[in-house]
Amino acid sequence: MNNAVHFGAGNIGRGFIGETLASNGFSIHFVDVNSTIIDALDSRHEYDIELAAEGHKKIHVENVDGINNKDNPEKVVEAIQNTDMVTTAIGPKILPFIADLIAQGISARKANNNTTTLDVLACENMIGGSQFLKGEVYKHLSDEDKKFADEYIGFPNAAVDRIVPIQHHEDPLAVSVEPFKEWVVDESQMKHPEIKLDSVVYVKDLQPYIERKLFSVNTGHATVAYTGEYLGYKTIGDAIQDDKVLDQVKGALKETGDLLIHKWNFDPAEHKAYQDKILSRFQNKYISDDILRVGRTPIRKLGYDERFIRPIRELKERNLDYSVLLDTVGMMLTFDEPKDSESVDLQKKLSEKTPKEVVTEVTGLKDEDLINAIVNKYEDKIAATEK
Ligand SMILES: NC(=O)C1=CN([C@@H]2O[C@H](COP(=O)(O)OP(=O)(O)OC[C@H]3O[C@@H](n4cnc5c(N)ncnc54)[C@H](O)[C@@H]3O)[C@@H](O)[C@H]2O)C=CC1
Ligand SMILES: O=P(O)(O)OC[C@H]1O[C@](O)(CO)[C@@H](O)[C@@H]1O
Repeated sequence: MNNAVHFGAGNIGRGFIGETLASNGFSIHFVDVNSTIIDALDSRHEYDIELAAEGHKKIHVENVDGINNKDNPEKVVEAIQNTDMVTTAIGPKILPFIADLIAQGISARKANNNTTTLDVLACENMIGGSQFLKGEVYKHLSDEDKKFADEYIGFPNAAVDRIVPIQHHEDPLAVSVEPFKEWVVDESQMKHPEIKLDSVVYVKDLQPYIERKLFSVNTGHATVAYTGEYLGYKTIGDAIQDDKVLDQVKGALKETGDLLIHKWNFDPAEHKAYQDKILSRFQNKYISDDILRVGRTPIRKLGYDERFIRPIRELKERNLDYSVLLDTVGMMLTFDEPKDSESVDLQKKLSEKTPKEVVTEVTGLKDEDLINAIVNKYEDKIAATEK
């Protein structure tokens, strides 16, 4: 039986990565700092996933255990020393904090002459996630260990798509997920291509897939969240029933669709079907998803290469329309959720500095016209709420 070490036993970790690894015959060491989840995994060695659809089909996952990396970092290193695959679903901002442990695991493989090749896959909503993690891991490796890693350890980028909302069950391991799932891996960056997972798609170039996913599912979902919050809704399900929200998300998807078709030659009819499927996923009546979750970490999502600013930049370069995306960014800047520390930070910045300073800082943009256009949108949105 193959084994995987998976960092992040949260929603996507248990609800997607765990399911896929287990159905491919892997045993899984889940690594997390949440002691409730880790203790439950380590005592029960199994959990159930429920599909959020008619029939509520159950999927049973077994051969799992849990390691708390805060309490037992040495166990994580030992697990990596002997594992066949490492995966993460922990959040882009957390990757730097687990890099040291992965580095120690790689050093231990070298010290033990374990020259079996290994792939480390970051399954996060970000472009180039595994390669970013590689950069963080390499900060902790000696020159000798870097040479070893260059030869034996791969960091193939990946895109994962399944909506897994925040869970509210008595059982801390239970997880309800939408039926749709898509996991795509960049085959050209793998060091151990002999291990291929059924139901995972391996491609020679991930870039079109990750951009299609991030600028459709994630831009779209975030548009529902920020428009919905601006109009006073609390859940994605309630927000998307409002035609103003539905029109906004359709408009945003039309713009990112134009970019994707122009840039990557996606077939327009197929892309329209892909978008329609996404809209129906947002409307899944069996899922209750909080706007707070989907809109979380707005500063990260306002980033230069993230789901709004990158398509806006690239549409502008191509003289294509980006007005709905720009309008959404205006609402995004008003996102005020006391439970989200980045939202609090964003609102604090906006109260202490000029909007132009904040927009320049958080988006990383240098294009003055674009910065001014975003500031104008934000000021329009604020003025409209004050009327
Ligand atoms: N939930 C979803 O629908 C999807 C999420 N993703 C991505 O998956 C990643 C995880 O998202 P979710 O599962 O929703 O979040 P989550 O919050 O449910 O899970 C993250 C887990 O990481 C753990 N964690 C945090 N800091 C840690 C540390 N230093 N060491 C070990 N564990 C740590 C948390 O305790 C938590 O269990 C994110 O990058 C997200 O963008 C991607 C596709 C879908
Ligand atoms: O905020 P993050 O970490 O990008 O993750 C939330 C996103 O994950 C998803 O649930 C699936 O990609 C999206 O629907 C949502 O936009």
